[in-house]
Amino acid sequence: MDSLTENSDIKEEPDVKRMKIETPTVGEGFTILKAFNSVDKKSKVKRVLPRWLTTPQIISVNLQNLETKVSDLKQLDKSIRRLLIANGVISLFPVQAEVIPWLIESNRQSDVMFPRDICVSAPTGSGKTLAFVLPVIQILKKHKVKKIRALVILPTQDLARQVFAAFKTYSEGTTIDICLITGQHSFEVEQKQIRSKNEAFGYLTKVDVLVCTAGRLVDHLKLTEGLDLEFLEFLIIDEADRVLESVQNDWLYHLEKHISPDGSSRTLNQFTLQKKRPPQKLLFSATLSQDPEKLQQLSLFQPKLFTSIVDSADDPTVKPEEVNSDKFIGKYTTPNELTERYIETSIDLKPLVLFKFIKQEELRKTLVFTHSVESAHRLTILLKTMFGKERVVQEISSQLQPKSRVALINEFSEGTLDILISTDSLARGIDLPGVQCVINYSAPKYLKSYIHRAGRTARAGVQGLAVTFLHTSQLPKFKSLLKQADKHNVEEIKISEEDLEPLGEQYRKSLNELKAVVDKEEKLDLQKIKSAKRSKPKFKRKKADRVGKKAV
Ligand SMILES: Nc1ncnc2c1ncn2[C@@H]1O[C@H](COP(=O)(O)OP(=O)(O)OP(=O)(O)O)[C@@H](O)[C@H]1O
Repeated sequence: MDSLTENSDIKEEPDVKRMKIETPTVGEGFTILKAFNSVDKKSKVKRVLPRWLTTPQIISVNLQNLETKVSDLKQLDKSIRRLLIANGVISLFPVQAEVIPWLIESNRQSDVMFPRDICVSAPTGSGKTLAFVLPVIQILKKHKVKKIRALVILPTQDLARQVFAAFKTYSEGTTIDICLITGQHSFEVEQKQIRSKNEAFGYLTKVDVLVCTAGRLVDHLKLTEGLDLEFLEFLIIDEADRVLESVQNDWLYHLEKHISPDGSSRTLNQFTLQKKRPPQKLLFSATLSQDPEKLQQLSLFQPKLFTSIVDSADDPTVKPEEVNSDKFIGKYTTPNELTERYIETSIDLKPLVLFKFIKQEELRKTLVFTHSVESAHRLTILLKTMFGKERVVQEISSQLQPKSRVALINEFSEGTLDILISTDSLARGIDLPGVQCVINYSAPKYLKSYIHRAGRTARAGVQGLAVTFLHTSQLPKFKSLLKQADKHNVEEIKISEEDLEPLGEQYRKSLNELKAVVDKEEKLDLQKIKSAKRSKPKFKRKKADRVGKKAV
């Protein structure tokens, strides 16, 4: 569970209650062995972490001086290198330079030993997607027979679509087929995309890579006859901490049951060694849980951790064993290019302060996060009224149809939309190019939400600004939140009441307009409820008739 103290289980002392214990009275000359006095002795209990967690492969967060040129990375096939360059990727980002060769090499040796599972924790926008897309494509290219060999699980439809697009781009010129199953199409359509039925051979798989959301995957695991995961080589979980938190349809249980009905992939022994190798698990996130208990549910095989560290001087000669694990266990890193600020404001003036801030900073591509759909809706109406034609403002939430969400995301990415007001549904993983500023209009409750929201800007080595709006009472909590990420110097941007004074009249008018719109919407909603109620008695009568007949 996310919480302000979400990492406390990793490094904090246990909650030893201060108990006052009477010293037993004994005759002189006797020493009491292990006399218990918890008031005096409160020893620190330091958790012993498994070695793989304390000796990670360290990933630099420096996206400015890139050392690995795509053209020099001989482990990658020429065709993929060509595609990268054609798509503007000239050098590899650090996470790619570390993970791609390692995965390719571990696969090369997979006949001799099962490849190790990996956990990758690197900042938002640091290029984690290509770190798994490219090696998976390269490794799967060799197969002639169509089988599902890679399963990629993501927390949302939008993210699944994005990863699907990356697989499509980099599988160009190969025979690899990729399928997206998120519930955006009907169940039958998705079933037909996954497999076909042949009179002579039964079900035949039509795809190599299945990109899906956890919930939709379970539906298919339960209902799609012929969905065959026997040949799975990769199980990739992107935004892994989020996916693992999701209990959606008990996805992990169903998946494990499907991959190995007898549970044999859980442990490695003589019996399992004779069997096909279990899929290699690749976990990615900017806020990956490094809590062994949480990761244990995945039964990782000899896992290896790739992680960035906080406060790193980015010294390439630094050895993993020399880095204090406090620098990465339970810590999340953010991009070097991210500038963070906060603005203190009263609740009443918050929308006006937002308006003023956007104007004074001449912000365009700006993403504003609110805590609820309703708040996003009202803020959108208000800003639309205040900005008029000066800025194009729109709202987005998980309540919209996928098509409308796609359209809004595209418009914002292309720059035809200036301000997009969103709930947390857009906080994770979504790659919106060139977001100038992220505004936490509602303060995020958890460090993870803060990191992911802020991470929609300052991506791929480009500068970005994240500003959090706070009421005075929220300030201490926000500062302690930032402390968890070793952020001690986030500065304030001051907007004084004098600055706001000239906008007062316009603000009052806009608030009145907002009230009129909201009243109108509420009336419409009420009418809808009333007409729904009016049509209800028909059903009731029918039911009553039935009951009556039954009684007779
Ligand atoms: N080597 C590279 N050179 C230039 N751009 C790159 C490179 N690798 C990735 N990118 C671009 O960087 C952006 C961020 O990449 P990506 O979405 O994979 O980040 P991420 O680490 O998965 O972020 P998040 O944690 O927010 O999901 C994308 O637009 C991607 O196309």
